[in-house]
Amino acid sequence: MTAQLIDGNALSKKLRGEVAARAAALTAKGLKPGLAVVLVGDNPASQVYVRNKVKACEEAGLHSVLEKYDASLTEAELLARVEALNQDPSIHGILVQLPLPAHIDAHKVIEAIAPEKDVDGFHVASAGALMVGQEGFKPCTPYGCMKMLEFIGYDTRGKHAVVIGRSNIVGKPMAMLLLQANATVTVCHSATPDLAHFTRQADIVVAAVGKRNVLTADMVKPGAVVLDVGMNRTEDGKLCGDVDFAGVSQVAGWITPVPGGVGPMTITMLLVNTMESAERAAAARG
Ligand SMILES: Nc1nc(=O)c2c([nH]1)NC[C@@H]1CN(c3ccc(C(=O)N[C@@H](CCC(=O)O)C(=O)O)cc3)C=[N+]21
Repeated sequence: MTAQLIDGNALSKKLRGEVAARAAALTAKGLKPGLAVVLVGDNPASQVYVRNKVKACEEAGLHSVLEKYDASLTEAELLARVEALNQDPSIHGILVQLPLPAHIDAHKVIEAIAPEKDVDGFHVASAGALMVGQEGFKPCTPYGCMKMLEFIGYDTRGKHAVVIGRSNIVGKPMAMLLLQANATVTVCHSATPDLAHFTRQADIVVAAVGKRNVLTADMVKPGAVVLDVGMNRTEDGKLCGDVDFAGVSQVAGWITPVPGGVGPMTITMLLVNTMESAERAAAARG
């Protein structure tokens, strides 16, 4: 292994400590930051993630509410719950866990969240703000990736970043954040004919596909920074990313592990966004 590890747990610990201090200060002023997590159905992975989010809130001194609903919940009922949370002054962040059951239009639900409480950064208003450089919530996973680059003191200006994946929640916002940070950005995806042609030129590679071994050692420029957003399971149930970690860590300069890399940072940035939202609410209250 030649690459240095970017430890998402260690960075999370530091950043969550900062959130805890801000939360304590705001709570002392009579406003406790609050996050509502809404889970519909019994997707086992979602159950674990949602529990981790609630636990992280508690540890940082944030108020959290977990609303769990049966998979039979109707779209109208869910929209009514979102509206109630929009109106609830004790709630500063609303997260509706994805995926939602097929009979519910996820877009419609996300657009129902008040943009000032959209701590996931999934609302079109948040996406639009990011696109034009206005204030808004950044999606937690790409935001966490940027924090990891900052943590290792990496200057993105003029660097070539290759993002693999073009989802609305990772690939596209990741490209926007890197662009904002003055990188030259290439977005590759399933219709890119020769992925390695692009990744071999990259100073930074972000793998966000959701498939194992998308990035192997022969595809990486020596010394590159590799951020692995993938969350996949092996046949024996082990968690692994999109990157062939054993191989790529022989070539890269920096690499994030899975688990213990981008995953915990996603939760950390959710806390940061919720904290930010509560501070804005406090400022507006005067
Ligand atoms: N509205 C919404 N917002 C989300 O942010 C959201 C979502 N829906 N749906 C599902 C995905 C997935 N996601 C993860 C967050 C943290 C870890 C995480 O902490 N992973 C640990 C390991 C956890 C384990 O062992 O399973 C790690 O990488 O070290 C994983 C996955 C957020 N998501």
